[in-house]
Amino acid sequence: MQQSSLHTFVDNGIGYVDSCTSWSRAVSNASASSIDAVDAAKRLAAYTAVDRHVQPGDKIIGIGSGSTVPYVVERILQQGDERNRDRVFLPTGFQSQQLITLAGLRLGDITQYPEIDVTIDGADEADTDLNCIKGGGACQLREKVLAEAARTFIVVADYRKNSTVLGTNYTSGVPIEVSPFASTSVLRSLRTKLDSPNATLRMARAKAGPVVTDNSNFIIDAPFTEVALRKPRELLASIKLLTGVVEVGLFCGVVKAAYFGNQDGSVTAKFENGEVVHIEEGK
Ligand SMILES: O=C(CO)[C@H](O)[C@H](O)COP(=O)(O)O
Repeated sequence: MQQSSLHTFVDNGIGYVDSCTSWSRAVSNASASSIDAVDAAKRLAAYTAVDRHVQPGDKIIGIGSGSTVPYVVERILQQGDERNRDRVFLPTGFQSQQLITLAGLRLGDITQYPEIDVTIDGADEADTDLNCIKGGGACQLREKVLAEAARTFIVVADYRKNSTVLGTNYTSGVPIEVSPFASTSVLRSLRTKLDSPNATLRMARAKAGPVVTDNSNFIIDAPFTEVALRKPRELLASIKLLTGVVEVGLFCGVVKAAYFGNQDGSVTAKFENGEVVHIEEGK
């Protein structure tokens, strides 16, 4: 499997699977694309995490969303048909579902499999304590459900996401999924009560109007001060209390380990106990 094919195939919107689209034909159609430094770092993080956390006994696997998780699926595919034949893969949204389907892996649903062995997902940023901002791709509701349902939840990302304090590198604000009916009142509360004066409704690019999530909701991006982001649990709780908020893109106390691919070919692994391990290239 050409590693770029999975990305190209899904990202270019040609990933819609109909009954006659065969995986091999789709892959051959997808043009090979060069892997730049950031993509190489994503692949490194994903491969390292899969090698360490997707074991033969892991049969129910949650697949996150975004541009790093295609490398997770690629690495799982490389474990071979024999290993993957009796596994079930749970998606965190339409893109994630496409990834699983296009890879020829068995799709499952959280209602059938409420207990997951391991979920691997990307992140927009992670701090020293493995608190994460997620929702850059507007999938945080289903992502958090599968993260919390997993025995082990692992984050994979490139070096740009590895921060000490949230908001350092990811400055678009905390993604907040809201009921469309309540979006104006949530915006007003964020701006006037929670000190996020620049909170904005996320507008779509290739569609008139706001982004609509897989759950038919809207997304508000709410920037907060460093002081607030140094206490992400408290911030999460205060946002969740606003009427009309569906889910907040702050993941606190749920990440077991995070793997960050670096530009020099190494990987930085951070663990929930505070340990940080530097994994040299090829180790
Ligand atoms: O939370 C997410 C989507 O809602 C993604 O996992 C997050 O945005 C990271 O994406 P990428 O791997 O493309 O950097």
